[in-house]
Amino acid sequence: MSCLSQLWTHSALLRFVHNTSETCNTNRSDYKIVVLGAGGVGKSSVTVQFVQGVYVESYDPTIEDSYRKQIEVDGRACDLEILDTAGVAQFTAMRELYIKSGKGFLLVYSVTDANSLKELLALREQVLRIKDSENVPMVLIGNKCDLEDDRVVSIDDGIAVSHEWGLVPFYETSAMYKTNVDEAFVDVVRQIMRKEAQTSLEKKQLKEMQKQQAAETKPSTAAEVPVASDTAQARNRQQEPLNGKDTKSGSKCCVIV
Ligand SMILES: Nc1nc2c(ncn2[C@@H]2O[C@H](COP(=O)(O)OP(=O)(O)OP(=O)(O)O)[C@@H](O)[C@H]2O)c(=O)[nH]1
Repeated sequence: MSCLSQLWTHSALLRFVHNTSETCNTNRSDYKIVVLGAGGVGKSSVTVQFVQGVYVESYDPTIEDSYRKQIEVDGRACDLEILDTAGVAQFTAMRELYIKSGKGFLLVYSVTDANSLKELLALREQVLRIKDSENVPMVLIGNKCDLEDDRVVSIDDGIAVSHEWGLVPFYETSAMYKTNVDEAFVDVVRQIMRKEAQTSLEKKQLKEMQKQQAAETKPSTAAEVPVASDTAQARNRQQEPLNGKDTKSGSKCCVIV
């Protein structure tokens, strides 16, 4: 890799890794999306088609490029930051870093290249390992679906992988004709939104539970030990959740799926 290439790689990556939502307009939400896949499957073409609405005919192996785009999803303004990554092995040293920073992932293979789908299996494992979660916003993309004569991966093959991955949303796309390109990006943004809403709800519930627990442990201090009749009431109070009568506290323990 030339010095100039390395410099460009690092500047795109550093922008992606270090830009945080705190630096953005607070009315907007920041979404870091990483496009992953083998070399030549069309990651740059899909990304550039989504961001700029143009199709790139020439093939110039990507080192790492980052793009910004503002879109509205379900009435909410979103600042997307998209990292188009290198498919070629020699450029993948920084992968761990950007996977850590990414909130959503597009895993792209080409329907004309069976190996590119196989390569995604290891890539997905790497994403789940680095994110330390099975619940990572992600879509599976089978690109170049316009090349029907060269197709070696069927729609059913793609569907089977989506099932194996726990029903990860699956799109066949054509960067050339902009088929399903916007849909795939919007899907991953929606997944990020849902995950963030779920995380903030869980945080809120945890806070409420901690507040409640603190309030419940408070009477045990010497000055506040309840008198006889109060002790019975306190005992009843403690038993109520076990009997399932305290619906208020029970609701705070609900599990969000
Ligand atoms: N027919 C057709 N060709 C495509 C499509 N998407 C990409 N290509 C072509 O495939 C070649 C590779 O596309 P790129 O977008 O550069 O692939 P990439 O995955 O970014 O490649 P790396 O940068 O090496 O990782 C280019 O010549 C594109 O014009 C598509 O949907 N249909």
